[in-house]
Amino acid sequence: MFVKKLYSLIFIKKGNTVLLGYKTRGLGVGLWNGFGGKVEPGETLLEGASRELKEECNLDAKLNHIGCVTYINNNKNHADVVHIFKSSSFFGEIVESEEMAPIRWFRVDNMPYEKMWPDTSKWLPLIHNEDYFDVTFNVTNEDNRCMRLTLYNNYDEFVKTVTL
Ligand SMILES: Nc1nc2c([nH]c(=O)n2[C@H]2C[C@H](O)[C@@H](COP(=O)(O)OP(=O)(O)OP(=O)(O)O)O2)c(=O)[nH]1
Repeated sequence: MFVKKLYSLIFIKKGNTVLLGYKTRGLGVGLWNGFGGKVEPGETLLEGASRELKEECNLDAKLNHIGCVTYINNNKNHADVVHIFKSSSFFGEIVESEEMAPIRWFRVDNMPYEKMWPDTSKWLPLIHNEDYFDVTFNVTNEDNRCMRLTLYNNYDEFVKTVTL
């Protein structure tokens, strides 16, 4: 059986900067990333994303679901499916958390890609466009990671495909 694990990942934007946190524990420890985590049973993707954003940096935001990045591992019959949200409309005071500290604004042209998850540089720039994106990596062979990218200009088509 093929098992999918769902995650949210949120990027808050202000002008030409993006808010990132430094992960202090668990998956991706020691890397900069947006905020997010596992979608819990009974939660919608949006509810999970809003909860993680609040837990990890104390912000509330009007979130737009704009992308989906899937990491398929055929050897383990497993896929991590990471749903990407963005927002330029956020409220509250940024507060560091046990899981994300420090938290910093990074200029769009100076993102710390070498200290982020591998492959992030291939899709993160897409958050600045108006299209919706669906990216799949096959991570079965670490030395042969291939990528398939589909862009949508229609939200309904995008969301239907990525939530199948
Ligand atoms: N699993 C996985 N997550 C990834 C990848 N790339 C990437 O940016 N992420 C993101 C998705 C999530 O926002 C985050 C991992 O979630 P997490 O393990 O911290 O989830 P959580 O907060 O629910 O965890 P915890 O409280 O139980 O420790 O990293 C990847 O390749 N695999």
